[in-house]
Amino acid sequence: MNADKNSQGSSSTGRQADAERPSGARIGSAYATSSVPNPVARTPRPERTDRTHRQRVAVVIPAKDESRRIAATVRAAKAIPHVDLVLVVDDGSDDNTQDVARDAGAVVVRHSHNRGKAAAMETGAAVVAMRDAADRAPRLLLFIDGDLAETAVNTAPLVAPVLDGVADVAIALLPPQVGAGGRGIVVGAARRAIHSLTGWTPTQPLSGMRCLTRQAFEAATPLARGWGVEAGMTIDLLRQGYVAVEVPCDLRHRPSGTDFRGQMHRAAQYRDVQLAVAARRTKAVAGRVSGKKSVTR
Ligand SMILES: O=c1ccn([C@@H]2O[C@H](COP(=O)(O)OP(=O)(O)O[C@H]3O[C@H](CO)[C@@H](O)[C@H](O)[C@H]3O)[C@@H](O)[C@H]2O)c(=O)[nH]1
Ligand SMILES: O=C(O)[C@H](O)COP(=O)(O)O
Repeated sequence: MNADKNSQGSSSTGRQADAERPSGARIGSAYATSSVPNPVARTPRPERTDRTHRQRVAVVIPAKDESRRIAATVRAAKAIPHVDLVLVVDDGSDDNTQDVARDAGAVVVRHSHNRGKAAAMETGAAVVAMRDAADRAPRLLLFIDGDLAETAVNTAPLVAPVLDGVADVAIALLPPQVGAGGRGIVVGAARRAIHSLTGWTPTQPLSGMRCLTRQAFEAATPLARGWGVEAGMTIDLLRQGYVAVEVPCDLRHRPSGTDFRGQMHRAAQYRDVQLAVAARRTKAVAGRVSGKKSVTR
């Protein structure tokens, strides 16, 4: 994620972002949800089945080679209100991410080889489900990156809109990041694709800091692979009538620069977003065709 991506609306306040969206509803007076109207939702917003006042939150941290920052991230995540489980999914790291995370107080599971961020998220959600109590509402899932360090605690504002039922998924809007080298190409492509398939224009379509209900998470599975996960999830949820909201969070992470490594990373992001979108376009077309057939029958 980079300053350019972040600045496209998110250096703006939530209120400015809201003003850019004709179809946005407001939460209080601050920021926009995807809900009103949702032009392509095939069903009304699914009813929440899990709300209780005492609902807990699991933080899930997909992490590949994050040994330098993961301890601070874990400790900060543990300080978020309502959180009673911090789970690190070590996605086949070559460094000692798993040991550092465990020492910092996380529950840690590990992929024996690298499987990509989306797979780490699925593993994390499965492990949380195993630890959810049968007699309590399933935990909300708060996905955050491993490189947020101390600022991870500032994902706390993502919980309230979901806990309160205002949205099914709350997505962090980051401030501009020092050292970021993106040119908005992947971000712009993802934003336009999400808009064309859902009618909603997210400010930061690649933002992976997201809190969502178990019900919404299940509705978004199987997740799009790798770096396509955020765009795929947003499209899948909105098309099913779930409601998203972007919430400003004061986060700092390790942005991709302009070096070769940064450009290769962007190429992989672009590829994965395009694959996720293409699959969803195909599904949307197939849905329209089968819908027409059933009307003419
Ligand atoms: O194979 C991998 C690679 C990365 N990660 C972890 O995934 C997170 C995000 O990776 P990062 O290298 O920080 O990528 P960025 O490009 O900085 O990430 C931005 O863009 C991604 C989408 O392309 C989103 O998933 C992120 O949330 C968003 O911060 C970090 O915790 C990584 O350790 C894995 O779990 N497996
Ligand atoms: O650095 C970033 O923000 C991402 O890698 C996306 O790149 P982009 O800004 O070129 O879309």
